[in-house]
Amino acid sequence: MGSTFDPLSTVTDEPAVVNSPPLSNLTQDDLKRIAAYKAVEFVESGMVVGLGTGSTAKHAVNRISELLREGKLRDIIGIPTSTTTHEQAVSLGIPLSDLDSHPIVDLSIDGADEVDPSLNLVKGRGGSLLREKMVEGASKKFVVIVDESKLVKHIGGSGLAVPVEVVPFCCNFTRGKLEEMFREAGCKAKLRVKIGSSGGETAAVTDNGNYVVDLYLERDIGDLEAASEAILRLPGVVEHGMFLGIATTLIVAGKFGVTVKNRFG
Ligand SMILES: O=C(CO)[C@H](O)[C@H](O)COP(=O)(O)O
Repeated sequence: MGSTFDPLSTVTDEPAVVNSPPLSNLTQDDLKRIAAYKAVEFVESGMVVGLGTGSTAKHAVNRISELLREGKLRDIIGIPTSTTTHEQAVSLGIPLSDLDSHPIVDLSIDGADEVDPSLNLVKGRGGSLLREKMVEGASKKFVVIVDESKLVKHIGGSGLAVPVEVVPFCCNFTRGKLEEMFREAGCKAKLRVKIGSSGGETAAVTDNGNYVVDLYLERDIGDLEAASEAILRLPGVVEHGMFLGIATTLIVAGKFGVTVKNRFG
C-alpha cells in the first residue's frame, strides 16, 4: 500500500497505483490471500466490518481473527454475508452481529467474480449475492479484493455467469423472461443446479431459500443501470449480481504486484 493511500479518506480519481514488487511464481490462491491481507490493513479497532464470502474473502476473515488473537485489533463486530462465512467467523471466535442491530457498516471486504474498469462488479457465483449486496450496500467503504483474473473490459466479459436470485415459484418462467430480456446480447439463461449424492441434479438453493438463474452473455449489454432496473422490475426476481457503484476501493493482486484503485464519486 502506498503511504498516501488512506482507505477511510474520501475516494479519489487517482489512477491505479502499483505499489509492490512483482509477485512471480505464486498460485491464484496466494494472490487472493495477498489481496485479502492488504485489505485487512484498513480495518481499525472498534469497526463494524462486513465479512464477504468466497475463497478470497475467507483469507480476509482468517486474517482479522489472527489480528484479534494477537491483540492488534480490538472490538471488531463482523457482519457475515452468508451462512458459510457466519460459520467460519464463529469457529474463529469473531464477534458477530447483523444489519438489524448495526445498520451502518464501517468497512466491508469481499471478493468478486468480475470487475470492470469503473469498479462495477459481478458477484454471486458463490450464491451469496443478496446478503452481500445488503451488507456491502450499507457500508461506508467497500473494498473489493481480487486476483487479476477477475478483471474484465465489460460486465459479462469473462463469458461466465451473471447470477440472478429468483423465487422458486415458476422459476423457468422467470428464466425465460430473463433470457428474452437480453436476447440481443446473445443471452443464455440457465437455472443453477447442484449434483446430489445420488448423482441427480437439483436446483441450487441460496441461504434465503431462493434459486439462481445464471445469465451467459455473448456480447456487452451496454447500459448497466438500465439492465439492472429491467431485471429488478421483473416479478420473480429477488436481486441480481451486478454491483454498480457500490465498490469504493479495488485491490488487485497479480504477477505485476498489488494495485489499489479508488473509485471517483
Ligand atoms: O460473490 C461471491 C459469492 O457470492 C464471491 O465473492 C465471488 O464469487 C468470488 O469468489 P472467490 O473469491 O471464491 O473467487
